[in-house]
Amino acid sequence: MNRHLLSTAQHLAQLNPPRPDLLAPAAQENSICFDQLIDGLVAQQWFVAPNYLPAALCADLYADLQQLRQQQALAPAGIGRGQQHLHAETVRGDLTHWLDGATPAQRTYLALMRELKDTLNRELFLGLFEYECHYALYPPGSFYKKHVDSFRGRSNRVVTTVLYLNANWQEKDAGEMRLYDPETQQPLLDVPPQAGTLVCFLSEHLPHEVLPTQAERASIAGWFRINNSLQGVIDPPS
Ligand SMILES: O=C(O)CCC(=O)C(=O)O
Ligand SMILES: [Fe+2]
Repeated sequence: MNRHLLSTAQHLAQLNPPRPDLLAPAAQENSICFDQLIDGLVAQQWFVAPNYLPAALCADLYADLQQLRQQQALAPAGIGRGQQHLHAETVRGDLTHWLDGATPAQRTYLALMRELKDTLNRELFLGLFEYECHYALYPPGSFYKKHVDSFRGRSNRVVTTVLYLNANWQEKDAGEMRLYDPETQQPLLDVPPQAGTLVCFLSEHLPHEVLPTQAERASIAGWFRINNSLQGVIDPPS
């Protein structure tokens, strides 16, 4: 990704400034500046920022997730897709639910991620096509072993996001996300899953894991994807 290539896009963006009046009202209220995030991705392939999303939105999303749990709408996560889709408690122990915009909190979050997708495409020419994301609830004792977020032989997931929803996370609760250096495979940093913290990285490049959590741990994991069906491969549903 070469920022020198960006000047034309930036120039065009100045000629055609975004129309805030055309954005969903929720996105306007919660609008955030993605400059640091873009710089982080360009410089080091990852970005981590505490308090990146408003506490009120995180609280609404957390309440939404708890409602889904009460409705028994969370299911054990699998790994892989299609025929290779496996339930794998030895690899990961979270319960998930894909966001579909069913509630105002979900719509607000999805609108923000749409803004981020447009920004990534405008600034970095990533050609991102869509965003998919799920709530994830890790019960005490669960984890997600070290992995990268792309399926074997497929690279449709380009940028990963993780937003944490746990107000007042304590050090004793553990459950950090550990990012690894893709070259040396040494740990880079541990991110506590405190509400409002956003993590963003290049999906294929950065190995990461969820260390065993001592407390229930809530998050939204998401992926900006390119459209594989444009490359002659039919993209199966999740
Ligand atoms: O919740 C996290 O910190 C990371 C989750 C993750 O790696 C994934 O769902 O692929
Ligand atoms: Fe992951």
